[in-house]
Amino acid sequence: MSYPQQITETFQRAMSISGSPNAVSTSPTTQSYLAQYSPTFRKQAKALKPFSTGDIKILLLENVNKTAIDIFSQQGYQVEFYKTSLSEEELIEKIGEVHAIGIRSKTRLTEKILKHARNLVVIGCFCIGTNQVDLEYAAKSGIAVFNSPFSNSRSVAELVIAEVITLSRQLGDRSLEMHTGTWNKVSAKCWEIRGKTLGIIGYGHIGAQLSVLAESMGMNVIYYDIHMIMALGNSKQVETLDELLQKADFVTCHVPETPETRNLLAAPQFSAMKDGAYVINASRGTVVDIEALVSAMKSGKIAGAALDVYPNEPSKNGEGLFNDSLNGWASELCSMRNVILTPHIGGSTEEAQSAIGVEVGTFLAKYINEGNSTGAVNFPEVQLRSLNYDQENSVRVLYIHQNVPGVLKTVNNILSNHNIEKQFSDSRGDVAYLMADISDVDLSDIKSLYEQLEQTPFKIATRLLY
Ligand SMILES: NC(=O)C1=CN([C@@H]2O[C@H](COP(=O)(O)OP(=O)(O)OC[C@H]3O[C@@H](n4cnc5c(N)ncnc54)[C@H](O)[C@@H]3O)[C@@H](O)[C@H]2O)C=CC1
Ligand SMILES: O=C(O)C(=O)COP(=O)(O)O
Repeated sequence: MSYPQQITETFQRAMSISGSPNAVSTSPTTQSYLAQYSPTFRKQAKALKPFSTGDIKILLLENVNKTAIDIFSQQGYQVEFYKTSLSEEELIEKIGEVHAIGIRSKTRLTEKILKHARNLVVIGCFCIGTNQVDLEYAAKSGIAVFNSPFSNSRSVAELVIAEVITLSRQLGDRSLEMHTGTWNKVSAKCWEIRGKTLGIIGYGHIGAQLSVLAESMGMNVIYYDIHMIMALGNSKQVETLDELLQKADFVTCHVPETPETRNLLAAPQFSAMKDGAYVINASRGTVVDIEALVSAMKSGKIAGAALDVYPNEPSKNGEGLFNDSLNGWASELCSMRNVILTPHIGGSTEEAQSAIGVEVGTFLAKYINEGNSTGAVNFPEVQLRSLNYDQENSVRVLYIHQNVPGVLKTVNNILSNHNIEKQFSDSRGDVAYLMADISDVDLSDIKSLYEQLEQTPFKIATRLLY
């Protein structure tokens, strides 16, 4: 059974109790009420106003796939959708209102922006990278972050394979020449890729997938990673980046954006490479020093390059990246031969985007509706089987707190007037998350239960689902 069905079923079950089983696709209300730590929700909790899924507001940016919108609409959430990213000012204005936000690689959710997120419960990165979000600040503010760890890996790997051949055969230049009416039949410095060495920096989901594809076309594969990773096929891990640079005909980057990967390939690394090597970057724009790359290509050291990512990417289609005031290297890079430039499309396939929409959409809905944080990238992963809605007077307690001694004693003391049916708690760094299903809770006790939990000194956020 796929996740979305499970979620829908949970809601159908909840709704059949409230007597409106067909309301799923129109305006579902659920038996669950949700008391939140945000001012708006806190007000609702104090008034014990029934919570409806229709109250959940979700802001989706950067053309997140329709599969996600369908999941959220099925839940009855209010979805505000934008094809583009938003400016910092616009984000600050909008983020205060919403309970969930969905972004891709462009939107930066910094501490400055997240400080205004008074209702935000969860962030969905509908992509692999999470470098655009201040993960630590989010966790300390009780905001869980989810991503899609591998739904677009294959798409990136296939793009890189295409680029290896395109660079090796100078296909970009030949095609451009033909478009401008020039027949230029050459074989000089055009090579087969069979028997050549592909050097992969970062042998994670994408690097490993790429390794298999490249070997199947007769390439030798070597890789460098900060961790020891099992070699697939006949590929070999090398001990140093330098060793990889000295041996590879093609060098391709598949590392995350971190302080250590900033300018991982810069002037010294280009000089260490073989004469006539090729460079590919479909990871993050900060990983390759483009100015140094331009110099290495001008000198003939590097025979070609394919770039999919850049330090300052435009927020919407139609905007120019290649503007010298924004990027000093822009016009020189554009005028170079055997350079393939793509607008961050590594993960942009129908297959990847629709799978990401389902995957991250489901993570978000499960977290909002059930508190299930399995798969979160910044948060303790906690899950309990579904709350038993058939059991009267059951409440699910979601309590995010500082990871300090004495919390369980205090919290269980508060819960001890009721029957604790099940409980699970975990921590990650400074943040811990406790989930408990309790029964024998009178509706009239809920407000006091919520307030007692809220008043504990280590509380970050409290939600009650019932
Ligand atoms: N162009 C595009 O559209 C896309 C770009 N990406 C980028 O690709 C990156 C890699 O993606 P995955 O393979 O899924 O990530 P992953 O997390 O599965 O693998 C990354 C690998 O890099 C290694 N690594 C980290 N720091 C390193 C360093 N300093 N030197 C050498 N190795 C290092 C890690 O140990 C890991 O094995 C993502 O973080 C994202 O930024 C991902 C998807 C699409
Ligand atoms: O998945 C990633 O990390 C990517 O870089 C793809 O980003 P995008 O969804 O195309 O903005």
